[in-house]
Amino acid sequence: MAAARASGLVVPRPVTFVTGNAKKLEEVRAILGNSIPFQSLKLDLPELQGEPEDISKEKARLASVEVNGPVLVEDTCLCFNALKGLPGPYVKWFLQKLGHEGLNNMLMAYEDKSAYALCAFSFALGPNAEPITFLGRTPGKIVPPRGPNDFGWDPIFQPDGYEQTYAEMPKEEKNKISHRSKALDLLVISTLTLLLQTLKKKLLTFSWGSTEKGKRVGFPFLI
Ligand SMILES: O=P(O)(O)OP(=O)(O)OP(=O)(O)OC[C@H]1O[C@@H](n2cnc3c(O)ncnc32)[C@H](O)[C@@H]1O
Ligand SMILES: [Mg+2]
Repeated sequence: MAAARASGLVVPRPVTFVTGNAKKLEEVRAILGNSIPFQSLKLDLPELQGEPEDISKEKARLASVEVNGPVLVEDTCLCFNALKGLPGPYVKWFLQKLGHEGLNNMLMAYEDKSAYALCAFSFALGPNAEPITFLGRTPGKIVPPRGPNDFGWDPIFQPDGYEQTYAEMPKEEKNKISHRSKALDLLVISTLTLLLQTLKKKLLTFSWGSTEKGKRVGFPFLI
């Protein structure tokens, strides 16, 4: 990521994506390609309890203190509508203790099996900067496990409009529609916007700098 928030600052150091999850990192690399350069750091940070956005922001604050520089972190939730959004950010622990079958059993008493996958990326410029968050959400339903069991709850989540679970889909297909790719799309758009703003500011300065007898010259169409 090359630009930071409204200040129009250019990030002086590469952004570090802090995660303890190798599969997340693999997907983020596949989705971002070369669009935003970043390095990664394997660190399982303590996570606050609460709403997904707050958990993600707090994670970014902790990560930027650890790294002492610009960081990107991500928190993923699996939210059951019948349970008013739970297990949500706590899905990691539910999955570890109950497995795919247990997660299905939690919905046994309900007709409504609908759910959504939610991803919250937070970017912080440094230890003292307020993190900015980007949310991506994909609706679907909870089903008995189908497909390879190599990433979290992928085998039990079937996105709306698809006959396959996340686990059964080719990776490229999941990465086109996933909660993660939607959040990263917003992050890329926001970064590009900030880059353009920075560029515009520079052109404005150049334009003012090249005034002649009070007349502004330069690139008015870009200002
Ligand atoms: O270090 P961090 O980035 O926090 O990695 P983590 O594995 O602890 O991840 P979370 O705290 O976000 O917990 C989310 C849980 O959901 C799982 N998960 C995350 N993204 C997923 C995806 O796209 N498909 C299936 N499971 C996913 C992940 O393996 C965890 O069990
Ligand atoms: Mg975690």
